[in-house]
Amino acid sequence: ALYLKQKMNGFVPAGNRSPPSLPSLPIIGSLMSLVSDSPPHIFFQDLQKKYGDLYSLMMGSHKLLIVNNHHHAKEILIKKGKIFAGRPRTVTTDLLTRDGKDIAFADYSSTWKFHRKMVHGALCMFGEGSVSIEKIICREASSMCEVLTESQNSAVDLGPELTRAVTNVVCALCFNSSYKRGDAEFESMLQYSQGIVDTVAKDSLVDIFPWLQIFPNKDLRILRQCISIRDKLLQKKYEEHKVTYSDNVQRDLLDALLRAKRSSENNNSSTRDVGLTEDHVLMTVGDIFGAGVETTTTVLKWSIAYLVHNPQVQRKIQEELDSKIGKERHPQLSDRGNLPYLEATIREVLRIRPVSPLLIPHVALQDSSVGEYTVQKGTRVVINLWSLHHDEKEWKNPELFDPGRFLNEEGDGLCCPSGSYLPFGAGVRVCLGEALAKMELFLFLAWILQRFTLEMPTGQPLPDLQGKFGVVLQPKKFKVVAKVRADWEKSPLMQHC
Ligand code: HEM
Repeated sequence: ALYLKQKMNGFVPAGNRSPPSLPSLPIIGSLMSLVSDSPPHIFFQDLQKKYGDLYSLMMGSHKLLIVNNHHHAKEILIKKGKIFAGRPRTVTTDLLTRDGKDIAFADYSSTWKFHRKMVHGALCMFGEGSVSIEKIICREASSMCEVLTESQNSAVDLGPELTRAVTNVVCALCFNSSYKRGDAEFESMLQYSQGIVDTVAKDSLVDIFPWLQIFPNKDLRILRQCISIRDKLLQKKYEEHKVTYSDNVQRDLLDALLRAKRSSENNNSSTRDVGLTEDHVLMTVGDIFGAGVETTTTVLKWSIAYLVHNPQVQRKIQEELDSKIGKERHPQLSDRGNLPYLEATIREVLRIRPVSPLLIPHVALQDSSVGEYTVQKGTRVVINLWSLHHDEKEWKNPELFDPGRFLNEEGDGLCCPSGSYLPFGAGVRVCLGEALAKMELFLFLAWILQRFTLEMPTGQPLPDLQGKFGVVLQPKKFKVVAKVRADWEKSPLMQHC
């Protein structure tokens, strides 16, 4: 109404107006309009019918801009990436990251830029083109195949085994170490990770109304306990590394961070101003675990859920593996270009069930605009990746699982049929582990499907495909049977793994 009044009076220049907004009350904001049985990404998608694909709402005293189409998303993430590179401070993420001393939840600053650049450099060192990361992933894939062989014909929840494999890859990168099955430290790590996933950044009430912290709160208590266990473990690894650290060798990410910290302490001009503390080192490693394990494991679980729902897709991947790799050798990273159907399947899983359906919220660091609308400094921006990946204008039958949509007409090469696809985000805050995650997804799935066919245990219903919304969108637990494929029992490779 105010806008119309202003416009009639000629106060508002064309293209200078606020986005449509949900009704809001003082203190509670739009909370009354946000009561819904649907998870937030689906609810926000539904609200488009009433408010259009860009609208705002109030969460307590914070203004949120909800973005549901890829043109606006790219304007925010890429074209105006630096303006929208901030992160909101919340009670739970502040607890998790010692007030934003990590990468994912830290606000945009020179320390954050330095951190990100350094960790990016360290990950690249192990990245594509380097043999060591491939060796690490293949070692874990081989160990996983061994476990599947032992348990074949019985129904197993692959979740813990996938988590162990992915955790060990991150452990090797961060600490140059790995865990055996059943290791006590590893078990406690699994427990605290799940506790953090269940409680952090869910836009829970304490994040909307920080003063609620003064009241007893079960989620916050669990989160504090999990963080305390995580911190003891990180501290232990840190102390061990300090003792064995040498300037001449860089064994892992923790060494790279130690070196950067020492360099900033020695007043090196390139690092002097960024103030890298012990907290920064610990929280950065914590971040890589937090962002690197649950996400990749969840995509693997979704892949398996969709493969048992779609045995024809599984068969097609296996035919591709048989014809391009055969049974005489293991899949390698260099096979990636030759296995378009497997790659297309991974892309389709990332589209249909984005693990991070709302990305991580961004914040406008100055007054700006999106499309024809103005956006005030401090506005929190939520990119609804779910809407982008299920947009009927961009995707034919978006709810249909169809890897073929990512293949060219000949079916022998990859394509991206729509720009409405950002599983790792984009721009300044794009996922730091995208290359690593893609290598893991490719190798783990190729190794498993080369040897096994995944099926539902007799009489069991197919896995639920709706998912459980939290800091990542996870499938509910399900069991599968991993059957060794015909001719594979006798294969020398099978004996090897
Ligand atoms: C399939 C697996 C993964 C998916 C789908 C994924 C997706 C994402 C998404 C959507 C974001 C948010 C981007 C934004 O806010 O605009 C993100 C951020 C991030 N990811 Fe990933 N990720 C995956 C694996 C990994 C791995 C393996 C690592 C670590 C090695 C990692 C490290 C990070 C970090 C540090 C950030 C924060 C970046 C920043 O704020 O500057 N991710 N990821």
